[in-house]
Amino acid sequence: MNRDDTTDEAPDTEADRLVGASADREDQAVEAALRPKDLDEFIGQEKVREQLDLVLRAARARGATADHVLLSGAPGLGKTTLSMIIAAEMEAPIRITSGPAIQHAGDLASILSSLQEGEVLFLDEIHRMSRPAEEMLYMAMEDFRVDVIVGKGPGATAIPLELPPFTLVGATTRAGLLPPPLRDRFGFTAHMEFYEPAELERVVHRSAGLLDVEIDTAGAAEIAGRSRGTPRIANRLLRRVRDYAQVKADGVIDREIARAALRVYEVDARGLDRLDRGVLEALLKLFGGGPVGLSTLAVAVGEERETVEEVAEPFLVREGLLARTPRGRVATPAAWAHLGLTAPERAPGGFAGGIGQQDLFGA
Ligand SMILES: Nc1ncnc2c1ncn2[C@@H]1O[C@H](COP(=O)(O)OP(=O)(O)OP(=O)(O)O)[C@@H](O)[C@H]1O
Ligand SMILES: [Mg+2]
Repeated sequence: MNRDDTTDEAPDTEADRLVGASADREDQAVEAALRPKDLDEFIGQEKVREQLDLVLRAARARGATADHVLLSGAPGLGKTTLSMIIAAEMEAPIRITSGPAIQHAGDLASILSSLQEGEVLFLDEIHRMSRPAEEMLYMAMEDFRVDVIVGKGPGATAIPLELPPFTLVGATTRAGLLPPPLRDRFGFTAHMEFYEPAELERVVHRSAGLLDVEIDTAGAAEIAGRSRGTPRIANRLLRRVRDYAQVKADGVIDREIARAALRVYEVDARGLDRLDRGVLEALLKLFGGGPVGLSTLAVAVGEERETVEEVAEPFLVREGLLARTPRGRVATPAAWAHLGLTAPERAPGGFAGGIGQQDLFGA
């Protein structure tokens, strides 16, 4: 693994997962075509939509540039999409850059000084910007002004530069990492939540329409239920199920086809993949449901500690299947139920005997 220690990306295996939330190459290639273009087309996130609609409408009515907006939420929930929608709703051009791309304050100064009046500046992964750039951004956001430093050492001078009013749209998967002075300079913060299955069902239907794929309600529901609350995953599973439907059937997706396809890809009825189930199975079958230490669990699964902790566990915890306790990892009753196993009579630390393996794929 080749990771520098400033990165907060998940380990490598996340990128290869069918149910991983980060964008892979194929996602990047097709996502532009699937992005909703305005607020009405944007599915779910009712609160965010309502609030953003007010912010943008009011700015338009005043003929003003919209306030700075911070979008926070897990990967694949629609932050980039919303930033483009903000620009479209304001009928403004959009400039796209990201925290890691701005390492020097000078990089930021040159972007800021070339903005047009009213332009939207989308700063993705804003929590990964360098400190000097961040400080320049404070002033730019507040006073639409930057000080460009010319020269070095005692002879350095600050040349003030006026900026046209612009709207900064920052996106972060880690709102907690933003320094409070930066957070405070946003007029509006949108917290994106995971989507409900019914909302993802609409996402699947919409995308199927755009991709010219025929799908029925039950087929869409089946995909939605396995998409981990994340539109990007829903769209990816839809593409894989489409492949299956084309090769093995007449191209039409119904419940049976969706189930059979996702069985091939080992994504079960709750959206767990092989890695997730491996972790749960080890915890239940080898350690009686825990508590067991992370390192021991990782060895039992044959994975790196980080992979178990950062790639598998977050979703298992979110789903209420696994708990992290001071004494170690513990399976919840829902985990036993999901794998169709019976929890042992509790002699603490005792080992479980599995009874009957349930069909997880529901086919
Ligand atoms: N509310 C939505 N309605 C319909 N489709 C959506 C919605 N939100 C996201 N999508 C789809 O999911 C895909 C991923 O969304 P997007 O790229 O905006 O996520 P993101 O939050 O920026 O992710 P990352 O954190 O990885 O940058 C988009 O291509 C879009 O098609
Ligand atoms: Mg994005």
